[in-house]
Amino acid sequence: MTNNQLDQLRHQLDDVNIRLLDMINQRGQLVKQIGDLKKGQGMKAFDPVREREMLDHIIEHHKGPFEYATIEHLFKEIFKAAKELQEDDHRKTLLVSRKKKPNDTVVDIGGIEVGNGNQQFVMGPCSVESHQQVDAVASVIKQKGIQLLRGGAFKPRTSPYDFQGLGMEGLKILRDVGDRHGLKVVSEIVNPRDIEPAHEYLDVIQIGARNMQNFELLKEAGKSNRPILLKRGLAATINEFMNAAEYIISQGNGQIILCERGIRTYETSTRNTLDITAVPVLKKETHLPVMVDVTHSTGRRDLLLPAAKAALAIGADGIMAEVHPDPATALSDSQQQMDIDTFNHFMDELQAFYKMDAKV
Ligand SMILES: O=C(O)C(=O)C[C@]1(C(=O)O)C=C[C@@H](O)C=C1
Repeated sequence: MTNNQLDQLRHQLDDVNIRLLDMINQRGQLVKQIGDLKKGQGMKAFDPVREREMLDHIIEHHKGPFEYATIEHLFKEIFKAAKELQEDDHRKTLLVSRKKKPNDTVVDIGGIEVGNGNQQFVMGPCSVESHQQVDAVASVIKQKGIQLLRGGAFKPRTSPYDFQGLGMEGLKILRDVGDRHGLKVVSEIVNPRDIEPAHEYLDVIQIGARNMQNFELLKEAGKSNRPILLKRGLAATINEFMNAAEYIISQGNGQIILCERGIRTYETSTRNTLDITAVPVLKKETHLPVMVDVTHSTGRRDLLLPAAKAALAIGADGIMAEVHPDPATALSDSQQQMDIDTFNHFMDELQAFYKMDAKV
């Protein structure tokens, strides 16, 4: 074969490549239209029966020189790309997605920013038990430069016989103590009708793991002008988590902090399994700040520090952990809360580890 012949054949191949490219993109356009129609009808992108029918149809027309298995493999790749195109289009439409808003959302809690590159800490007792108890914790966290105080007043407990929290009275205590120490306060609301009254007491409304798919609560939170701290559900996928946040943002409230708090797996050595890579995945897929709750994910005091270090190292915007003046007598989660000494050690280690300049 002369060089001239080679050039000619390569030239023909270039033409075929461009025609193939056109055809693949034409196919892509059709697939997008089909995807929109299917989405409108609530149908899934993946349709294995349709794929089988297409492969059968293709084999009828196949003349070689490729082996049929090769052709089948190539078409399966094309179908896979088509599904990704359909799903990608769907993800693009989510308001929480980074595709929709490429720059980071910084959540503003009365002048305290979450997601601006400085790590924030949300610390406090599992449950608000008394004014004195919350006050004892608030003064030590304040000394460490922490600005956000947490405490549960409405407690969704596994057993109905366990302490259910002080309700609105608990929120009042939290507000009062927060004001005394100049701390912003975060607490969970479990009932949609409590969101509005909670505005009087809370700087951040938390939606807990068990309520991540309580859609009426999410919609109500979306109408609030308070930032929302949304925890990942016990067995929620990242996609479900993102869609829960979408319920909030779609009602107009984009001030959302996502919180990874461990998921349920077969592993029993920790209370839940901390899905540490959820942090970079969520930060890649969404524009929202991401925190890690080291208390509920590990359920073990001895693991709080390494889990927090891992969270900061992997890019979390903040850490949530529980502190109680006397964990042994705590009305909830006594096994996992830090006492004051442990908390002081925890913060010293973390600040040294990350050389953070926590603001006082
Ligand atoms: O025909 C459909 O329902 C499509 O969504 C198109 C298509 C394709 O690429 O041909 C894409 C994904 C499905 O798994 C099956 C087929």
